[in-house]
Amino acid sequence: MDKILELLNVTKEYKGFKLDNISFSLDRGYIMGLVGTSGSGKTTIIRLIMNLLAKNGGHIKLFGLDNIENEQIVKEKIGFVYDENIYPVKLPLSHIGKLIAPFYKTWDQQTFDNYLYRFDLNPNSKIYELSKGMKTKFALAIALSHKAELILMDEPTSGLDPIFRRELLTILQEVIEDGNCSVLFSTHITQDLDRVADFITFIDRGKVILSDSYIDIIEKYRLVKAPKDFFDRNKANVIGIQYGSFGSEGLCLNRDDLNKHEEDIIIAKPTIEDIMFYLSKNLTI
Ligand SMILES: Nc1ncnc2c1ncn2[C@@H]1O[C@H](COP(=O)(O)OP(=O)(O)OP(=O)(O)O)[C@@H](O)[C@H]1O
Repeated sequence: MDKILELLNVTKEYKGFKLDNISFSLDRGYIMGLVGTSGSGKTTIIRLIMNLLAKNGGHIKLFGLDNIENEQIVKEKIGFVYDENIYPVKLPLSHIGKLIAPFYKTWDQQTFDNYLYRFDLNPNSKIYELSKGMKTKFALAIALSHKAELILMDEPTSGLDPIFRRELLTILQEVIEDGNCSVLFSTHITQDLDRVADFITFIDRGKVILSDSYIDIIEKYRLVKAPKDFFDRNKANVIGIQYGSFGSEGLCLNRDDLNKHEEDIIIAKPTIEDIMFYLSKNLTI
């Protein structure tokens, strides 16, 4: 497999917070969602990848190259969508495109114009006239117009309405269609992951809890609704339980013996949100 991104034992320390030995990788042609509770370290990871922060240890490779030694080469191939606007607010969008073009050898003006049209962005509009969703689309149009091989986005869907969100996710799926580009985006919105993520990396309090394919993660667990004594008898398979007035629900490992269950038990595929909830609850205990 052609690795577009590799983090190996990456460490970053702040007073009161440590990003601890982070390792994961992303192959060419896939979408990875970086997910975790607030303050778990997602933005810090993205900033380390972009060398906007100095790490305390470990290695980061982009397209097989060290991200610091080859900073200029690798950044040419990255479309970075910031979590806030970085463009001059009073210039028309077409003008901003012209200012950015010389920074990229691979800039394609036709592609940029096409994306503005496709995203319903008027080339004469100014940034201050755009909604949050439109600003995100504009940042994405820039990222996609220099033939980026990795699109890196920090919470691109936060604050967007469901229609815009869905549209953005569809665009991301199209971006990876030809198999040449990958996408890494951080999010709190786990439904977005259910919709588009091929791989998921789940961070909790500075540690990688899971980094695997979406399908393998979903298939590893089952959500079980059952009387309390079921969980008592199946302790070895139970990741976490929640007791409610209507009975108990728990996340269990999807093992063969789980399916040889008694009546009164409902077994279903969990969502990513279910898995995150029970795994992080388990870590707190
Ligand atoms: N410049 C800084 N100095 C000190 N601590 C920092 C700094 N930047 C981030 N932190 C701390 O590092 C931790 C991780 O922050 P980070 O922004 O990476 O989390 P996050 O997962 O992106 O959170 P959110 O989902 O809320 O955006 C937090 O405890 C934060 O307070």
